Amino acid sequence: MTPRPWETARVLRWITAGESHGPALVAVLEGMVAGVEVTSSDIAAELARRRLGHGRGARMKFEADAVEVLGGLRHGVTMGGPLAVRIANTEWPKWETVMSADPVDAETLAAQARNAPLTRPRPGHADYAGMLKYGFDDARPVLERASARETAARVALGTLAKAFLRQALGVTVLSHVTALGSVDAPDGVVPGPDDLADIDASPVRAFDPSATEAMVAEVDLAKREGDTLGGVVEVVVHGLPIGLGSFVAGDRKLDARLAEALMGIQAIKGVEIGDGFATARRRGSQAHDEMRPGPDGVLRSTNRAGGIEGGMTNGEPLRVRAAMKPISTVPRALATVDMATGEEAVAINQRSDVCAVPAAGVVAEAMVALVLAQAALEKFGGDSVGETAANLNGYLRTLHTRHEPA
Ligand SMILES: Cc1cc2nc3c(=O)[nH]c(=O)nc-3n(C[C@H](O)[C@H](O)[C@H](O)COP(=O)(O)O)c2cc1C
Ligand SMILES: C=C(O[C@@H]1CC(C(=O)O)=C[C@@H](OP(=O)(O)O)[C@H]1O)C(=O)O
Repeated sequence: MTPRPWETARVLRWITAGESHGPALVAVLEGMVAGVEVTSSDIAAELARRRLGHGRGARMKFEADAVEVLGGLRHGVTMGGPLAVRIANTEWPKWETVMSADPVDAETLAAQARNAPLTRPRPGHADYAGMLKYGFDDARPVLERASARETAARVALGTLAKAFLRQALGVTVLSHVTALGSVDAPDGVVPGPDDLADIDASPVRAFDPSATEAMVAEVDLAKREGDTLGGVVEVVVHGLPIGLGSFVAGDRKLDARLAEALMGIQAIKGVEIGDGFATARRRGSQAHDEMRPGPDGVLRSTNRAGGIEGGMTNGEPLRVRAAMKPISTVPRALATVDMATGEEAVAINQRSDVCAVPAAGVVAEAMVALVLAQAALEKFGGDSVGETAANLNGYLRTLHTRHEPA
């Protein structure tokens, strides 16, 4: 995350580079402790989860995410240095000319239809504003980087963050689809830490089998009608200690940081913490999570707040939702303006996803895991998994004494 001028750099930082049809994506994670056990196969498994989902386009079927760890890992254990990952685009051979880093002569360019400038911006995509802002006559350089292909790089780094959270803090991160198009999953059903395999087994990554059926039908109908769909994903995190994030400044609030990270995912247009917008319609007596004493601390019978109060984790499971708009490359192409002629036209309309909500859930898990790993390292520090875990345990002991009888 880019630090503001008045901030010190975050202890955990990440960056990605690469285009949708370039040779590869690369990603760097800096600030991860030593001793996190993770392998290239673990990263590949998370990348495979991102490709799941009924309604994804043709590219998902024939492209494989070829992952290579370039630094930071030895014998399956992080060493404390920057982690660098390369994910090759297996599409590259077809795009070598279009996306060549070096100049290509006009004759070679003219020989391939793929090189023709894209001048009909898609309403809803980055094409139009990107062409104007960066001074391009062709939307190609805009859509190449705007494309959610980039989310593969984030998911690769999220694998590291999740492994750290699990191994140092005993925290699990999962997601499920709570709405797809007009179909809502049953309200108030929150998956437990062991439910991820069942969710991933659903073709739309929904927890409820009847919701799965209705969502699959919704995708099939949209596809038949040449249309696209959005939806809502919920990330649920179990096992978080009380006190990640802070109330002392807006940009240290964990809810603010999660919202920024989730809004940064392509096509995410809304973020809710806990019951979010529904809470706004309730009375105070029905909106909060009342507290009572328990043997090991305070107990709550509800979790409407989604595990965050005052910008800090409060010991309840974290629940954060992200709303994804429908894919903007609509097969039944939308009206636009041809930027080359100024005339009415129909928008670029190549192969595309009908719906990528299930995949967006996996990306959202990665972003939430990165933010939580960052917040955990700020609170507990350490240079190794063991040191972070020991610092956490010391803190938990001090919390425990607060509940001992005086
Ligand atoms: C996993 C995933 C897959 C996506 N696939 C497509 C796609 O196939 N076609 C498309 O037009 N947009 C797709 N998008 C959305 C665009 O990348 C996004 O709408 C675009 O970059 C403009 O950014 P904005 O929607 O955040 O304003 C996808 C997004 C995600 C998260
Ligand atoms: C490649 C991925 O998603 C892509 C995201 C995307 C977009 O506009 O965001 C457009 C499509 O790419 P293409 O134009 O090559 O068909 C998707 O396939 C991926 O997620 O790995």
